[in-house]
Amino acid sequence: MASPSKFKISCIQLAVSSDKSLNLQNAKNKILEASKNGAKLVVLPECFNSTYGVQYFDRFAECIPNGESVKTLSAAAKEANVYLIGGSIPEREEPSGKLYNTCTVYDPEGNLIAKHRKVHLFDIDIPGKITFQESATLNSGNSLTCFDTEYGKIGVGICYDIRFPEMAMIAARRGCIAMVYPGAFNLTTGPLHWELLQRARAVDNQFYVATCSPARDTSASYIAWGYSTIVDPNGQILATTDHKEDIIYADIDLEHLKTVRQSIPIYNQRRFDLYPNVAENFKE
Ligand SMILES: O=C(O)CCC(=O)C(=O)O
Repeated sequence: MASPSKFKISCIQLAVSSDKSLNLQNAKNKILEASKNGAKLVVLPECFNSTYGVQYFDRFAECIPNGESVKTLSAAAKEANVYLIGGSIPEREEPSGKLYNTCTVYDPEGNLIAKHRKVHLFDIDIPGKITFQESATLNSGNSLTCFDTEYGKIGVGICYDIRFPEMAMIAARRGCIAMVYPGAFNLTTGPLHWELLQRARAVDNQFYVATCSPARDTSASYIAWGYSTIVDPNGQILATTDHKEDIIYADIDLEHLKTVRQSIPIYNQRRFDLYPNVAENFKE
């Protein structure tokens, strides 16, 4: 059977609390709701199962695949019959005990088909606004991630990873039709860069970009921006929301992607002879 040329993606902007069981149950209900509304690929937010913050990662961390979050997500993907990009959870690696910010991905049979450990840790210091140092407790992943579906390849990054265009570009050159980022920007960098980065990655690579944030909780120590968004290969916003709990939907249309790439053919016009290896070019 020919691959379908269009399918629905959905991002669940989940209200996340400090009660893990409640978060998992809420996520499962919303995954089933998105599926009933036609979604074939469902995305959860960064740190969807627990409170986000360096002081919380250890307390909430689980092993993969032997933790309760993986069990719940696998069952939810199967029951909903969807591909599921399971946001991220704090992961404890055994026996090293090292912690990671990790996204797990499931196929519609509930098989765990990919795992992305956040590659670029969120270490920033904007004086008077926000200081955050994920590397105080987390380790960074060492590989780039994409997975196959019958619709096409999908790339995955987590939040701060979106600031690194090289990662998205490699995904595009590997044939990805979309890059998906569970993420939780904040009240400083959200209004500054959240939408801009998504549209930039989409236009750079002429593919779809989707982001999925937790809903905003003003009583949390880290307040998420919200505004989960889906962008098309022209950089146009197909779906977005505000800061409250919500589910957004859009079609990923492979004919549209082809048309955009044919109309402005930068994909085939790159001068790799001039920039074969960007890092090498910095060496004098
Ligand atoms: O890049 C930013 O401004 C925010 C990143 C972030 O919140 C994260 O990586 O968790």
